Amino acid sequence: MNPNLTRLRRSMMFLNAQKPSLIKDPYIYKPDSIMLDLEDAVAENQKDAARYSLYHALKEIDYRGVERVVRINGLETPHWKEDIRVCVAGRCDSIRISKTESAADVLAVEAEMKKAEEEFGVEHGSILIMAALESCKGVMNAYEICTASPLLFGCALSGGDYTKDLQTKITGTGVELMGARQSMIIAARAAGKQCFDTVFTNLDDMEGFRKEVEMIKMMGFDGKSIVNPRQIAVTHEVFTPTEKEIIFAEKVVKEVDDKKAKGIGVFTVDGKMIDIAFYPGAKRTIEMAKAAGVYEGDL
Ligand SMILES: CC(=O)SCCNC(=O)CCNC(=O)[C@H](O)C(C)(C)COP(=O)(O)OP(=O)(O)OC[C@H]1O[C@@H](n2cnc3c(N)ncnc32)[C@H](O)[C@@H]1OP(=O)(O)O
Ligand SMILES: O=C([O-])CC(=O)C(=O)O
Ligand SMILES: [Mg+2]
Repeated sequence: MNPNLTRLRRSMMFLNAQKPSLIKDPYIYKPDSIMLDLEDAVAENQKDAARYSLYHALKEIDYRGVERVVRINGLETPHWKEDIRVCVAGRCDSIRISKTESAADVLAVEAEMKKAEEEFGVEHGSILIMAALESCKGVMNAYEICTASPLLFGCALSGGDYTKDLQTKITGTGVELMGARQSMIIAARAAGKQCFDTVFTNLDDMEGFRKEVEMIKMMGFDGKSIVNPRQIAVTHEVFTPTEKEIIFAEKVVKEVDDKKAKGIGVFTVDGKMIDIAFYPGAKRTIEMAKAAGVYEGDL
């Protein structure tokens, strides 16, 4: 299994694949993933230039462990097949399909990846896929999209295009995105996949940004698409377990193991009732803390 399928992706930062000032060293900000964009950040008459710049960035820059996702143009455009060839030739880590509407879209991308992998001698399975859902149809088909391919690690809501399709707009209240967020996280979890929230474009409203990140964390999301380095610290703070949470999770894991051996099913930890149902959540907190580099215990 490709270990990247389940890697930590709290922050996934977009940047224009054509802009040298952005692609040369984004790893200094330490996002979990960068998303080199060939789609909407690149003007229609600059697609070739962006692919050329992307290829050289992938080949020559050491991104120091930051995941290199490339957002390709949608399947309704003339660009996506050539985008995939460049992604594979440059050996990116993952491909983000924009405007995904169905399982067939994912399978079409995978088939095109296979062709390019044969052409460039790249092992099938080494490059993963994620799907951006940007329309009502895409959101309605979230489960079939999430289960379309074993190479697909998750889906992401793309709120700008989605709200256009819904015939509303981003209001800042979250009301217009509520249904999509809820149905996507349920679909992704039912499929055993990760789920990511859409960008927050008002760079000066850090309080609003924090509130949104806190809300999507509570809903169960794994992370958020972001557009600027100043959004990274808050995202990581919210998505990294606190010391208090880690200590409690450790106690739960150890106590459940200990009590199970003694034949005890229900007991208390720090005044809270605990039984086996709390075990997976506590384990997940420890795994998240390990992946985020903040775990110092012995589990
Ligand atoms: C709806 C959608 O489709 S979203 C996806 C497509 N959109 C994008 O890709 C946009 C990504 N973001 C950006 O291009 C920029 O952040 C902008 C245009 C929004 C704002 O740019 P700026 O006003 O220059 O931002 P800011 O002043 O905060 O930049 C500070 C530093 O961070 C760098 N930076 C800003 N955004 C990014 C980014 N996304 N990735 C890497 N570095 C970045 C700047 O180059 C600058 O570096 P410097 O200090 O060495 O000069
Ligand atoms: O994926 C995102 O969040 C950005 C995007 O394309 C959209 O909002 O339409
Ligand atoms: Mg979009």
